[in-house]
Amino acid sequence: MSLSVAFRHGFPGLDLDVAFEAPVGVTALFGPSGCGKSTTINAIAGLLRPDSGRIALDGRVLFDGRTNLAPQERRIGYVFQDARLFPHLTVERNLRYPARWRRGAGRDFDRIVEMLALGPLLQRRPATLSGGEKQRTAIGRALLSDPALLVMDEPLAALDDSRKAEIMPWLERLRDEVRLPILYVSHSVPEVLRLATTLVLMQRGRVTHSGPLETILADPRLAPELGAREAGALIHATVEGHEPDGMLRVRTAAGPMLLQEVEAATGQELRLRVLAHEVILSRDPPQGLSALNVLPATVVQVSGGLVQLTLGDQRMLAQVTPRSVETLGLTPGAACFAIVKSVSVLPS
Ligand SMILES: Nc1ncnc2c1ncn2[C@@H]1O[C@H](COP(=O)(O)OP(=O)(O)OP(=O)(O)O)[C@@H](O)[C@H]1O
Repeated sequence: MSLSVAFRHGFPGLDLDVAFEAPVGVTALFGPSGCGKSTTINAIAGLLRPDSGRIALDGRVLFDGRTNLAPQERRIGYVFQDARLFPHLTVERNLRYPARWRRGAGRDFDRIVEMLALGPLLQRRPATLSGGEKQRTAIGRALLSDPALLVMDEPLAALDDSRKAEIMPWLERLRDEVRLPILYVSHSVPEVLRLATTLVLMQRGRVTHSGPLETILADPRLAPELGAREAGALIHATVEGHEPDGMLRVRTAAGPMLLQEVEAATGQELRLRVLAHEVILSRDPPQGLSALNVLPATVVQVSGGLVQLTLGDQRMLAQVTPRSVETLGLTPGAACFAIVKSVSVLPS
């Protein structure tokens, strides 16, 4: 199952030339205001007819110049910033609404109600729901339209921080349990880091890069697009056990690591963030350091003050001054040690 997008469209002042693949999982469309995210969503939805190109969902052509399916024929479920529920209908009737006009819709009612914990809300009307509950209902209604693709256009933008925190676990559950491509438009780096499996970076009407989140995060050339403070690796870890002093011992592709003040059970999977400005490099094995995690690494490339390293199968970034690059001889292929000052664990 995947969405395949390639189209061109000219607006006065901006030529769009957009191409990417969105596999099963959350594909985040990320880029500055005016780069073409909404236009891309509209072209996929059938609200804008591109000048040329091909858009296909699971090999089914939605648009290719000859074919141009109407929006309601595309099997796309939407969740917008504002939940857009029918105010006069209960949550249950909102959820059952797609089944009125689409065959096959509504058949997973019980499963989806359970997945999003909507049971206690079924007889309530939208005006009595919190922002997070409205969005959960909107997600449920989108899933009950029997979609082949889910499009979420800034679904958290209208919520305050505590409501965002409340709905995040549901979005993660959606990502992990629903075998659909989910296109997710967001301006928020933390949201993208927590949810996305694939990242599509856009600038001025073009896709500059797209691919798995981990690969893009560890690419020093792309750091400016995400914001320099956010540059750094995402590392998958498995908890191996607890040290006598309470530290957590984890296994990663970069080697074993120790984590402080993290509560997790043996065998649990964790996602770790190691920011580039939390990594120091040394050419010799460091001694007498307070840092817990010292990992042997090899330099892959240096770009814009960031050194990309490879540690086994894991890529990592270190922020280093040009002077240090020079004095340490951090050229591609150089062996070194990455001293990780701190690691944060992404919630899951
Ligand atoms: N119907 C239109 N006619 C002319 N120009 C348009 C039209 N729709 C969009 N544009 C222009 O195309 C560009 C891309 O707009 P778009 O709304 O897709 O960007 P965006 O990335 O979604 O921005 P934002 O993050 O602010 O929502 C903008 O410069 C916009 O003014």
